[in-house]
Amino acid sequence: MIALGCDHGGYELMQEVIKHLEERGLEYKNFGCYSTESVDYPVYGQAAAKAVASGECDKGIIICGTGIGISISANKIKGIRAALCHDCFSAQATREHNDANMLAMGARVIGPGLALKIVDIFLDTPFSNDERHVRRIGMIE
Ligand SMILES: O=C[C@H](O)[C@H](O)[C@H](O)COP(=O)(O)O
Repeated sequence: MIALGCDHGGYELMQEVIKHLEERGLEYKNFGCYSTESVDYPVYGQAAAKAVASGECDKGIIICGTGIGISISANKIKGIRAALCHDCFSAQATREHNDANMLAMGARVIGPGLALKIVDIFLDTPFSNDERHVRRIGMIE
């Protein structure tokens, strides 16, 4: 189950992400927002983050205008490792090295073609389980 959260800046890209997840047959829980009306990103980023931290959802995808505010907000929740990724290399590396459990993107930064590619890499790349990475994640916790 994938937790979704966005603000008004991320709403339209999130609709593309939702369509893509449905095409892939992946389950999601949408924590809003639900339109392009102006809202506050911490509300939606943290609602999705709490669902991941509690184990209700396995991973999360969060989107705002830049991806920055919503990733900062999510990372305030204990147990969350939200990675802001706007390129494929970072999406792969953050799964392999950081075991990132949330992907943040900025809809005012990248377009849907690249964003959906990043989503796929993030969802499909396993954590490496290398000792050094496990140790460092433990230090974050
Ligand atoms: O980091 C914050 C996000 O990029 C927000 O989506 C952005 O600040 C919203 O800006 P505005 O309220 O001007 O649409």
